Amino acid sequence: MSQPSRLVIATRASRLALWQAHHVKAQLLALYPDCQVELLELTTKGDQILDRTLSKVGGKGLFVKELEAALLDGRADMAVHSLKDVPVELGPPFALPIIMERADPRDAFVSNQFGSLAELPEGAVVGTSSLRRESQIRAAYPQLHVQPLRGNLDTRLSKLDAGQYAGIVLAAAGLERLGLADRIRSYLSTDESLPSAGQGALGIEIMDERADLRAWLAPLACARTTACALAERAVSRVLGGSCQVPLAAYAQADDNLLHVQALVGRPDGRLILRAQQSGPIDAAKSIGTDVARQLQAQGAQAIVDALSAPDPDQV
Ligand SMILES: NCc1[nH]cc(CCC(=O)O)c1CC(=O)O
Repeated sequence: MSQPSRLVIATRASRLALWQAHHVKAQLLALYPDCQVELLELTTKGDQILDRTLSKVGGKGLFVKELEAALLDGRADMAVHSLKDVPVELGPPFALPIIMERADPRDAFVSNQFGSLAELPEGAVVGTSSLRRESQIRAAYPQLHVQPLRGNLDTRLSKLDAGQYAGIVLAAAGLERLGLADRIRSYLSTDESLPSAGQGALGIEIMDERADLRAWLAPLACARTTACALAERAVSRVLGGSCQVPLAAYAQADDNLLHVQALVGRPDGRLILRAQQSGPIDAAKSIGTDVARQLQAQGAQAIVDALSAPDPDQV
């Protein structure tokens, strides 16, 4: 196999995205020490919109489009993404051939006064940026006030420190990557807050036609995480919808057995539909599809469709 001489990684310019791109760069350099690996930093629409909740601005792949433009015109060979931010519709001319080993998929609780959601007094304000977390927190802790929290990880922590929230909930993996794990007071179990599809994993996007890159990048893939991601993303694909929908999908692989759990909730947390199924790991996609169908049989599609209807407020 030929060796790459130069590879360009397109990345968002946020601290988390840069960490992730550097992580891939380090792995590529370990494999191909003579290769020149460069980062191309881009600002995406998702990074520019900080004053409204992400779900309101809507549109899938807010963080992905500018990176894809760089792949299309050849400025970059690959784009590194947090898998959970990558739309399930991704397809030709693009491809997502590499899913890397997953970090901690759980959500984490951060607070300066309290150790966990359960310790919060009645009426305390909890900040979170996702309807998935909001729905599950409201269902388990109806006495708390859940409020939107936007911005990159550093911004969210500074809003907590400014006293606007008693506690906030965000992805453990992001905090760990930024060296902020010491701010985590407790982890939400996956039963308490089922993670979103792909949470904690990184995906590498390329142009579908780049067979050379597929071969070079293959050693970076994690087979187990890839199976989990296939199942989780199948759930999202069947149910459709946007990031305005409280939808969670989480798979665990145990030897050759895959266990898939998913839920669809109402944002107010008054209704949460759940489904789960296990099966052989090589049937990942069909297990995910079955779990989504079970949710549909309980009426989940009506919730998804109602929340995904065009919002006249949307820009
Ligand atoms: N949507 C933003 C985003 N995308 C990826 C992560 C964290 C890392 C990961 O889950 O892979 C985060 C932050 C968060 O949700 O708190």
